[in-house]
Amino acid sequence: MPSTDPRYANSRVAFATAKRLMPGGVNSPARAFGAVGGEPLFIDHAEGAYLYDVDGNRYIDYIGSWGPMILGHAYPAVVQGVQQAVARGASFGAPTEAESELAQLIIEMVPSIERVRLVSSGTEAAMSAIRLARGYTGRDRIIKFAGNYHGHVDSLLVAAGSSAATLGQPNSPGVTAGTAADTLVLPYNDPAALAQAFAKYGNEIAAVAFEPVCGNMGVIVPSAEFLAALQTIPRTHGALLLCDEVMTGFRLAPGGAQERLGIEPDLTTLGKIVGGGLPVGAYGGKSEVMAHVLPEGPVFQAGTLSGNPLATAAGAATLRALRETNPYPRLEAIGQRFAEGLAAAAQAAGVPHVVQSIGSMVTLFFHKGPVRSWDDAAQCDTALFGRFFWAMLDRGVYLPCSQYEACFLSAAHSDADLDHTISAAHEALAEAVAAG
Ligand SMILES: Cc1ncc(COP(=O)(O)O)c(C=O)c1O
Ligand SMILES: N[C@H](C=O)CCC(=O)O
Repeated sequence: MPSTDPRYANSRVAFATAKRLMPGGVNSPARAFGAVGGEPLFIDHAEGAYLYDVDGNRYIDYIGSWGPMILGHAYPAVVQGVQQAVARGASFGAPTEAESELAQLIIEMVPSIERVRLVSSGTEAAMSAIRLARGYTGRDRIIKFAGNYHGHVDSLLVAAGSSAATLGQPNSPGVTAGTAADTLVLPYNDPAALAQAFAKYGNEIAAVAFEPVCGNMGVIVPSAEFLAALQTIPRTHGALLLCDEVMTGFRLAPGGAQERLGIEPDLTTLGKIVGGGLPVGAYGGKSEVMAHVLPEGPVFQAGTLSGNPLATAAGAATLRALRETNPYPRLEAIGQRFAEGLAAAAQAAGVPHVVQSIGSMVTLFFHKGPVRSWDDAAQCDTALFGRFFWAMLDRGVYLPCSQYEACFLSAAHSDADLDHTISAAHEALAEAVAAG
């Protein structure tokens, strides 16, 4: 934000305080606005499709807490579920029926999950699933794809997307060479590279972890050939297919990307929507594989707050509401309208661009052709993105603060919100181009 803009005065003060107390003033780098050249807004509260900052400004929100808020903020059934749960005690460290209720909903909704373990974040889900895959197969190596992000698990924080890519740290200091040595990084959407890796290391690979639709280098939908290779090659060599649905789960369909694209993974990780805005992650899959998790099997994984009553209440209320209200046809329609509106605005501004979207996940890339992999994404005009971001914020539209993220729409976005957003995009792009 401009350092003297009076509209953001309280956010500036709050950020100055936060920077003294926390590294970079934030608890996750994705929200620091570093890639768009400014300081973050501090949020006071949210309702429906809107965020309200500490200066009293209202924004149409296209982040939705980076995915979880598919129903909109402060959805009444979720608020009520959490209020009722906290009144009964915040945490017991003992089993509850609420955990089985959420597990049952997950198993009913996600096609490939026969049994599931609840954890507290997407990162924890990925870390646990990788350990399980290694324990189950007795192998060490894993495959991941450049620009995919699976949380900040050491072995997966290699060529990582999301804020790692945005802030130029795709390989973090602190990840030992030994840990990274067991991670093979391949280009996304490249079936030949997958075949070559298995030809060379086939009997050493425990799992292939992948985003079934990328959101963490912007939205990239995999090609049919790549999906077919993922579903055949690892299995032929006895490796597990680990589908990271932390972002896509319950968003692209009730059963996530795997339902929508016909993927049959061995293991799936979940996060975000499964917790309805509270900290929940989950990993699950075939019964035979899940039976290797302690205390049924030998692979260790635990958590003081795993299956926490408040978090499971928020998650179960969210999944129940998704089943009861079926927002998916509307999310499809508004996602398409949003994508077409952004494309028209970029066309009118005369900038090289491509809009890639699926359902309620959309990215406007400032790149002249299709973006299929990190090599393509890395060529985007990120400076133009930064100017566009601020020009949209000035018009009351809160986009993800990086070219390498997805915009998320929610069931709370109205037609009027979309009208405003699209006309703002026309003005903002003209301004961003003129300022370039
Ligand atoms: C695909 C994917 N996997 C894993 C994660 C990690 O989840 P969390 O941030 O809850 O640890 C994220 C998001 O951060 C994600 O988008
Ligand atoms: N892209 C990330 C998750 O999907 C953004 C959230 C975060 O890391 O804070």
